[in-house]
Amino acid sequence: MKNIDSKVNIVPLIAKADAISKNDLQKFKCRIMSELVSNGIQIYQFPTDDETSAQVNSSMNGLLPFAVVGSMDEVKVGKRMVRGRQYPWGVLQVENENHCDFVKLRDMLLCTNTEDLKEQTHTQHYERYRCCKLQKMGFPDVGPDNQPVSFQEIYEAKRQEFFDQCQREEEELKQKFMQRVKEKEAAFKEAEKELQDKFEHLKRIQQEETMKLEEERRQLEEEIIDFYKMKTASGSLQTQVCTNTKKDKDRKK
Ligand SMILES: Nc1nc2c(ncn2[C@@H]2O[C@H](COP(=O)(O)OP(=O)(O)OP(=O)(O)O)[C@@H](O)[C@H]2O)c(=O)[nH]1
Repeated sequence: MKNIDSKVNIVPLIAKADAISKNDLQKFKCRIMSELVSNGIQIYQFPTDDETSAQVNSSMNGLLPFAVVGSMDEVKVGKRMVRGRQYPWGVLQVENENHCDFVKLRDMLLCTNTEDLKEQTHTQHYERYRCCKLQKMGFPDVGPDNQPVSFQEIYEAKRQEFFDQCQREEEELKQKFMQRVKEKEAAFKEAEKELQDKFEHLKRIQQEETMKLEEERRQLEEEIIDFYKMKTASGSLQTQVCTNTKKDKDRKK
């Protein structure tokens, strides 16, 4: 109840009022009202500021909470069919004001105070909800000096603030983006330089290897030429030796 008393009009009721004796009912009503007061629960009070309904409403306020009896059945009383509850000891008539407060409740809600209930809902509950919502959104009804403030002015100020914030965030994002681009560019340049150095290094090694191989080839070619020279010399020496040997043999003969 505490959670809803600022949102709706609360009209307290005692249901199944036929299950309690008249004396106990009065005590029960008093206990409920004192508990509502001690718990700080705001219930709907029938208005007493309108002359036409002041008297009836103030007496109805004294009857709260209304004790009602409900029934889905129609029971015969005399020649009439009435809504009520049939007991072995008699009939409880829902719409009999001596039996329960149902008629009073119905009249209070649907006839006498319908407009006031609507007005209370609008001026108290809806207004509280509206103020609360607007305050949460940053639109107070009054300024720090307790003077009413223009909704339009606050709206414009908020709009401008929001626009400025968007601009700031956009600028921050741009800066961040530029920074990231610069960082990436530097990283790419660094990687490119590393690759270039590696390439140069490999190229140097390859040139050195080529030069080494060239040297070895040149040496081999020289060796081959020397070899052929030696071979030719040894061939002519051998021929010389053979000729001399034959001459010696011929002389001996
Ligand atoms: N003695 C007595 N019994 C009642 C009264 N009103 C309802 N009952 C009985 O209580 C039971 C529940 O009644 P419902 O009308 O279904 O009550 P409800 O509050 O709609 O209950 P839910 O549908 O469970 O929310 C039924 O057996 C009714 O006959 C009453 O005023 N006096």
